Amino acid sequence: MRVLIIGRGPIARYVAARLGERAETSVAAFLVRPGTAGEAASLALGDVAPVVESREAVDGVDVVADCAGGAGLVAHGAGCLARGDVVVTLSAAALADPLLEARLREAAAAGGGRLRIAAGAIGAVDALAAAAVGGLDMVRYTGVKPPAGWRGSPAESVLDLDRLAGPAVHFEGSAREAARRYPKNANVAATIALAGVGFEATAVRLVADPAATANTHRLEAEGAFGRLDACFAARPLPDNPRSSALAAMSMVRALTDRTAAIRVV
Ligand SMILES: NC(=O)C1=CN([C@@H]2O[C@H](COP(=O)(O)OP(=O)(O)OC[C@H]3O[C@@H](n4cnc5c(N)ncnc54)[C@H](OP(=O)(O)O)[C@@H]3O)[C@@H](O)[C@H]2O)C=CC1
Ligand SMILES: O=C([O-])CC(=O)C(=O)O
Repeated sequence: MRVLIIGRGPIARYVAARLGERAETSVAAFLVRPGTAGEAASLALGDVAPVVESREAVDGVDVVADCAGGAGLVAHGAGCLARGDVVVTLSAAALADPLLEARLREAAAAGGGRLRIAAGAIGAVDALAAAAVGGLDMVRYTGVKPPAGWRGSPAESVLDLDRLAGPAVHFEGSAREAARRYPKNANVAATIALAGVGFEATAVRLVADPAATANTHRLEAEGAFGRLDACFAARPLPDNPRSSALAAMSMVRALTDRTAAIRVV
């Protein structure tokens, strides 16, 4: 299976390394932003895969792995879907934009491509999606990070992050509003929304906690199936404290699952 990887950041590098360890998978190329190919190529020391600036530059791609954040999906998602590619993405938050979602749906309908959202930094979304079949009454996501994890976000205008005495909520609202206001921290909330009851009905609470030692993602749901309460204490990727290692691992799993004879869905 030849994988075209969009991006050349920490998650892309992790995914490429794991794919390179398996005989049945390889990286077809890294797709980077126009004008950054030279720099990206120098970062790719030791890689056997070329660095390209357009999808058209690579033949024989079995699946596209979008590891570039929302900008990568905006730039390449519709084009790949329109030519029939299967695209696996971690950029769920980008789908909170109804215009982008419509563009991706139209491209998939026209070209036969398919967009698949990897579970990312959270799990139990398979159970949530199954529970949605029977009907869900409540879905709530609570994201807790140490104060440093919220720097550069709207939390800074709500809280004094340097002087917190205890856990403090700085956002409560829908997953759509969370994605709009916290685009760099809303992929998990958006993934839950897409698996369960959608962007408007998914309740999101974001918390800064000076005692927190990890980023914690909690998913709660109630419905005809019963009750779900799952909590993930995420360890970051060594070369990007903002991204959970599980997100990169889940991309590898989503890709390698495609060729498995037997797999858990
Ligand atoms: N679903 C989930 O649970 C999670 C999702 N994520 C998502 O994964 C993304 C990647 O994370 P990570 O690797 O750690 O870090 P970065 O966000 O730092 O890496 C992004 C990479 O994508 C590249 N890039 C940006 N825009 C484009 C574009 N238009 N075309 C091609 N490449 C592009 C950047 O290159 P350059 O800037 O040099 O051009 C960089 O190499 C995050 O942005 C986030 O959206 C992360 C964690 C959890
Ligand atoms: O990796 C994480 O901790 C989660 C994350 O960035 C996001 O939800 O966008």
